[in-house]
Amino acid sequence: MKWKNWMKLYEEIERDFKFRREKEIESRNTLSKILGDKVLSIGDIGNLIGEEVYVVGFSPSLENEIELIPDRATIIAADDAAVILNDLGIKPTIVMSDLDGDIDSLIRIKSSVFGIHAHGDNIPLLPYAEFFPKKFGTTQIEPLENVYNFGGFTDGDRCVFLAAHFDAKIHILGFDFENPRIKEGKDMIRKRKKLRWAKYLIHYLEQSGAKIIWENLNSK
Ligand SMILES: Nc1ncnc2c1ncn2[C@@H]1O[C@H](COP(=O)(O)OP(=O)(O)OP(=O)(O)O)[C@@H](O)[C@H]1O
Ligand SMILES: Nc1nc2c(c(=O)[nH]1)N=C(CO)CN2
Ligand SMILES: [Mg+2]
Repeated sequence: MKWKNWMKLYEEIERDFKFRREKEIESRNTLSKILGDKVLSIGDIGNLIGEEVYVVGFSPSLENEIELIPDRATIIAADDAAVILNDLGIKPTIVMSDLDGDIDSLIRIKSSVFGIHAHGDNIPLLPYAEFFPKKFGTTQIEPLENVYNFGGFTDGDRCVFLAAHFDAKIHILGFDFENPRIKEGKDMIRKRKKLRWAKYLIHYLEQSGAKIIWENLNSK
């Protein structure tokens, strides 16, 4: 999605969560300085994605759905879903992360490209970006030369927006909008609210013509 179209959706999210635009700008600019010119180009990312991808979210039932991923699939994983895959010997092609997960385990996944997201509430985590050898930046506001905006809000729906930007056919698994899997220190009510947005955004993309295949129909 073009970032100007995304901004209409983002302004609703921003109002809903009372995010402050100044913090978003500070975060995006901080990430941009950390990344410098050590980022993949948008063309490189498109080549990695190709025509068909498997987007993998971090639902509680993820472990039971992994068998749905064929061998040699191109995989875009949402944050700690990548750790679960990697522990099983499955290498994600791209990982979308706001760096709020199991950083030590993520850093060990050397073969993946990391799409590192800057937002108003993860500024102290952004220096970890240095530890990922293959990466690019993302923002939810106006993009910069090295910090892109393909649309999307949570790590999971940002994976889907990324693939849809390149018009790929998108298989979705490891998503469950009703049963949050929450990491230590996170607030359940806020997580549920984020998952409601993730559901809305993915359905919005689907209704706009994105080629989406729900591998676990219960999750839809
Ligand atoms: N049931 C689920 N529980 C948790 N995440 C899910 C679920 N189903 C799908 N997902 C996707 O997996 C992603 C996992 O990423 P992560 O746990 O880092 O969350 P996040 O986007 O950083 O939000 P938060 O600030 O709540 O941690 C989520 O962004 C979400 O889109
Ligand atoms: N400002 C702000 N932006 C976000 C936040 C958050 O907690 N705060 N969480 C997200 C989930 O990946 C995505 N974007
Ligand atoms: Mg995250």
